[in-house]
Amino acid sequence: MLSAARSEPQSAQVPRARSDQERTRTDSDDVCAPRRRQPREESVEPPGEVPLLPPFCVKRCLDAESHACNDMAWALLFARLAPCSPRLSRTSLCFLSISFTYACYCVLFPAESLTQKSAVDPTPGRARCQTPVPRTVETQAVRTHSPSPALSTMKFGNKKLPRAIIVGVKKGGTRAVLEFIRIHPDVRAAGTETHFFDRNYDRGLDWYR
Ligand SMILES: Nc1ncnc2c1ncn2[C@@H]1O[C@H](COP(=O)(O)OS(=O)(=O)O)[C@@H](OP(=O)(O)O)[C@H]1O
Repeated sequence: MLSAARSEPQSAQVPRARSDQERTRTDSDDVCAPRRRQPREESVEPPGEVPLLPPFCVKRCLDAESHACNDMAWALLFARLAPCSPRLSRTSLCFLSISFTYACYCVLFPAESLTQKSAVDPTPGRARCQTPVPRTVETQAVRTHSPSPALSTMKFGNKKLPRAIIVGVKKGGTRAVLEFIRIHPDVRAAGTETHFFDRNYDRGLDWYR
């Protein structure tokens, strides 16, 4: 009785295993794919009902799964790297171009030559950039390098006789002429009309200076 009772479940398991094998053989290679697509069903099955697959099918399934895993890994790798590669290349190109530009700038314009040039350069623009320099010194430096020798001898702060006089009738536009001429940095004009020759001539040249 006991042997019969034991042999019965074995005989029941064998056909079930055979039916699974037949199923796997009839479906051939495609059996592995749907089983991978439905992993939850496999996990739900109790351990006693795991189908007994022949070794060649198990090997093929394992090979297919390993290939699928490899494919998925490569796909994930490319999916991660593909969007980033243009950014990386752009960033590296920007960094290289900036570095190259800075290197060229350092080679072409070394710091010592720049400092020497700025110390020697007497242009008005550079003189204006040097804020701590007093106004009188700055104007003297500009005047010593100006092409006009008559203006080079003139110094601001000292009262000098005028070198140019604007003469005109009343309402003749003399004020406009004066305003246009005084725009030049080498021209220093009187603030108001002096009227020396017609009203203040008796006060003398000391007053006129
Ligand atoms: N370029 C030009 N064209 C035409 N008109 C001009 C020009 N420049 C100055 N004006 C006019 O001249 C008037 C000022 O002249 P003056 O500067 O000689 O005036 S003043 O006599 O010194 O007070 C004054 O006119 P009014 O405004 O009628 O007084 C200015 O408008």
